[in-house]
Amino acid sequence: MIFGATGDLAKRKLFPSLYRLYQEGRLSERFAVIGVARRPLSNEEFQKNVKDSVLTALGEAGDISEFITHFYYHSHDVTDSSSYLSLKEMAQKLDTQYSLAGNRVFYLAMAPEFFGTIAEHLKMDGLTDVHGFKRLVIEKPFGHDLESAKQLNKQIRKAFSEDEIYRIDHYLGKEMVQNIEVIRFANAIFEPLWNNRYISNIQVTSSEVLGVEERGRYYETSGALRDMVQNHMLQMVALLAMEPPIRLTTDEIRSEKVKVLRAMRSFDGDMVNEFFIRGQYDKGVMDNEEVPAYREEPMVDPASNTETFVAGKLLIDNFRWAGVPFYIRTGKRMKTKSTKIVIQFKDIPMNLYYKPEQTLNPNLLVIHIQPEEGITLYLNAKKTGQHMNATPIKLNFSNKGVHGINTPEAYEKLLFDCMRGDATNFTHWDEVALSWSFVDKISEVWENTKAQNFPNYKSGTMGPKEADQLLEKDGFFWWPVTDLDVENC
Ligand SMILES: NC(=O)C1=CN([C@@H]2O[C@H](COP(=O)(O)OP(=O)(O)OC[C@H]3O[C@@H](n4cnc5c(N)ncnc54)[C@H](OP(=O)(O)O)[C@@H]3O)[C@@H](O)[C@H]2O)C=CC1
Ligand SMILES: O=C1O[C@H](COP(=O)(O)O)[C@@H](O)[C@H](O)[C@H]1O
Repeated sequence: MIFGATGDLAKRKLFPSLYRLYQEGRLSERFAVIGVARRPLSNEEFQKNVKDSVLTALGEAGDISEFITHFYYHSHDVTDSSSYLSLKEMAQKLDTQYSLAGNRVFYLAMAPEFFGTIAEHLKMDGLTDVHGFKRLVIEKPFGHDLESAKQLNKQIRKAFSEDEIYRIDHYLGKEMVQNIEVIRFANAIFEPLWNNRYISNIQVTSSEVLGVEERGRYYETSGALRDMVQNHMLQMVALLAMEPPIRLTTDEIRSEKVKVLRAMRSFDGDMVNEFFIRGQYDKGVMDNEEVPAYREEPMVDPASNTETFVAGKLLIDNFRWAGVPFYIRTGKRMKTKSTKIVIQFKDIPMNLYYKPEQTLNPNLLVIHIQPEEGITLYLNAKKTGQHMNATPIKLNFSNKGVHGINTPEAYEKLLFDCMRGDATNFTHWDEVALSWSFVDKISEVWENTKAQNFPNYKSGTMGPKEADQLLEKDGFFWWPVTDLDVENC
């Protein structure tokens, strides 16, 4: 059941992902999807919407006519308790028709204020009384702060146990985010160096070109800290910093990530602005077109104090990472759309091959999350010629180049994992709670002090200058995320 089946997420991500799974034979013929939303639609109209969304997203027809016959529509206001009973009858009928053995996945692709109500009704009205499995997939944001997240968790836990709850963080479905573990734990050359003896700093950037678009109302209550840092950025840091799990099971991996989040030093009061930089985009020119400032966007307060950019320095207080800064930055209306992780290794103790006045090029391991997917290792090698000079070289692996096909969309992987009952790439409550308690201390300071310098970065740039100074203070700089060319840095 998809709650919010006429919405943007269902249209752009969920239907195309289900279709891909169907095409690949990962969804057998024994499935049915009930779309739930308020507007009145017949099954046929709904099936046409599904078809259009698949064609728009994937641009292909294939055997789509058979696929869409599995889709049914139920017009229902989720706040109206009386209509859950007819939804239950519909589900029971389809269960028999498709021999579903009572297995049910409830996907809440709706505004978060409805999450708790829906979960309660699913239990109260008997939709969760099934012979097979019942799973709840829940979209972000999971709460607005620790307190509201606790409330929400309490509500949904009345109907679903922790291992039946699949909290989506779509970054965990990205191919190269999933690859972090493999790169680290399947290579003898990295894991022995993966600590404060050999790594000088780690940089995680997720920059976006788009502004807030039509999401001003939501974003005003969120900002980049809640929208990106609390979830995606901290999840990437946890994967980079965790200890090798003793087994590759959901519980073991999650437990290692939790330990990282527990070891993260928390900042409050004056420390917040020392370790975290906030920004808000001003108007600018992008792709030869004028774009408005954040404060001029629809549904945004003209004097808004909401941050559209965050840079921060994280410290993980454990034996492995003591003294190694993890720098993160994310923002809207930046120069380029890119998510990259740069692991900068410490300099070698003595440089035999450079003239003393020449800059030493550190070894870097770059994990390209998106738009390109791959890894690059920057080394120094002999410059061709008579002299013993060193020059930087790159060893490149591109996912596209090797596999020659588009990697699966994050939602496709996550839907498949949920159907198989694998919750590894979903966030456990403990991770959510720890992330909120870290972020809450920062938002408390930022919400109580108006940023005097907003807007403080032009659209189309890499954020405010203070974000550069954050690293300069430590003797580092942000490695560029566009063309990471060591020679030109
Ligand atoms: N869109 C995206 O790319 C992303 C979205 N998300 C999350 O996914 C969720 C959904 O987002 P999105 O699809 O963009 O939202 P939309 O506003 O596009 O869709 C909301 C859906 O909810 C339905 N709806 C609203 N009120 C009710 C109600 N009272 N009863 C029944 N149905 C109702 C709407 O249909 P109708 O009006 O017909 O009732 C519509 O289908 C949110 O939690 C969002 O944060 C997360 C990451 C990315
Ligand atoms: O969760 C969110 O993520 C997107 C960025 O996702 P990406 O996969 O395109 O990197 C962001 O635009 C949005 O504001 C946020 O809610």
